[in-house]
Amino acid sequence: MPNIQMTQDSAFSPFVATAPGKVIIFGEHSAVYGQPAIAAAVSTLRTYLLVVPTKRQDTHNSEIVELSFPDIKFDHEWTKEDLQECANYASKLISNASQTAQKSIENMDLDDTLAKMIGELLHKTLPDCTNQLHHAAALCFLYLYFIICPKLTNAKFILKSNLPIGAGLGSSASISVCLSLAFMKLSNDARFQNIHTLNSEVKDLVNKFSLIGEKCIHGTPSGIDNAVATYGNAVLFQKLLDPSEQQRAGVTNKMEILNEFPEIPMILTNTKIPKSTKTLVSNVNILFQKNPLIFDPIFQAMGHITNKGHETLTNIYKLNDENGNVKKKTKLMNDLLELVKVNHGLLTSMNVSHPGLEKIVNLSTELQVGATKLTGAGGGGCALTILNDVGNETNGKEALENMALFEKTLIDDYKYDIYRTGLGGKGAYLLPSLDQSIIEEFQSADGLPSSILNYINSKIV
Ligand SMILES: Nc1ncnc2c1ncn2[C@@H]1O[C@H](COP(=O)(O)OP(=O)(O)OP(=O)(O)O)[C@@H](O)[C@H]1O
Ligand SMILES: C[C@@](O)(CCO)CC(=O)[O-]
Ligand SMILES: [Mg+2]
Repeated sequence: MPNIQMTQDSAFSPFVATAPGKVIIFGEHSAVYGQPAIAAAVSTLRTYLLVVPTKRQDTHNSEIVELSFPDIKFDHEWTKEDLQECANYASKLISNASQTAQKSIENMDLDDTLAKMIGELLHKTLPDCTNQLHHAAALCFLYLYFIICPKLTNAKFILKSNLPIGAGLGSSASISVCLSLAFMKLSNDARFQNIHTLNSEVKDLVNKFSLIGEKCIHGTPSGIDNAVATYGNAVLFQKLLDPSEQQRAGVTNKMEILNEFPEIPMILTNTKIPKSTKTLVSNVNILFQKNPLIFDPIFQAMGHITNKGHETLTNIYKLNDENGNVKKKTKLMNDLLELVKVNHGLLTSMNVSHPGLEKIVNLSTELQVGATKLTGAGGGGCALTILNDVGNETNGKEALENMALFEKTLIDDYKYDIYRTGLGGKGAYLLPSLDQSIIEEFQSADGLPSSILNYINSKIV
């Protein structure tokens, strides 16, 4: 580790970039194969990235870039010399991209040579790094750094999240969005000058860069997680696989913000069983390559579930809006629960469930509290239980008791964590100025104390 001294004055003011996690309601995995999927932001579970000028150099007078990712116990700093070779290559890549039909780097696919060079840089500067969490996070950080502002030094990036990591709630997408936003703010590129307004043009750029970050972590993401972390709310999303269709539409995916999205009673349960989205997505691909005639119809069926789910959710919203009749609402909720069950069954057929997730599915069926499906990549992580319409005429005291028993069993017997949270809300956000006391507390506190969360969240408008 270099011996660090203090030197010149800061070049920018500290700021925070933040982005939410997400819940996939219908269509994980099939989304990768071009089927429509529905997801919503969980704006209470977010990642926060504080960026401060470091004013430091190492003993050889080299400027540095520092990363502090305490959630995964990972700190590192690179000198300008460490980064030089990749930075030179990336600068050429950026300039070449501007001369292609795609016009700029965020429209290009992951560059294998740059990814390989970063792999070598990590091998050289972190020779003992066998931790997959560290490796994926460092690759995402450095790749976005090189393609957005490869000349930047003297900056420290402190990232903290109240999202469970690797649990299906889109932690990787939320960090990719925060990093993209931060590097765009620090870049001199004229295209990012309006970054504070976070208008739709800026968000489109953040969405594209964060998809590249997701590729560093996942391999072949559909783009749904980073889209929700960027735009917030609830979205109907479809990756366009056919290049000619992409060209016709002028985009690589179709996305509709769902303004008619109802509040649905639900519980998120984190089994805390670790999993890796990259591995699960690649295992599904192995099944698909082996038996496309079996798995393609399964993906298509999931696409139909999404469309039917969209229609049902919209009808529930309309009924709520009209203070509509209870019988109709109960029928629509039952339709929704049926779709949740089928979706989970199809995901199980792709071998992405886990006995720990099946326990939640079985318990919710046994106690008749609602329907459960895994959410995100599965293999552990989180389940989403959409609850029966408690409070309507068919649900009395027994239903409430069963609900209480459901939660108690999950927490006390299975030792799972549960989240009762609303869906939708604010996507990516940038706080350009912060009180000095918050900057200091953010850096020194363990985790994210409520004083910091209250301060930052009160400024997200
Ligand atoms: N708070 C964090 N600090 C550092 N790295 C993080 C953090 N959150 C996520 N990551 C990175 O993201 C990776 C987890 O991404 P992964 O896609 O496997 O899970 P997820 O995004 O939580 O779930 P899903 O993709 O199913 O929604 C970790 O290995 C780590 O590299
Ligand atoms: C499993 C997956 O469908 C969702 C992960 O949250 C992968 C993706 O769409 O990128
Ligand atoms: Mg992820």
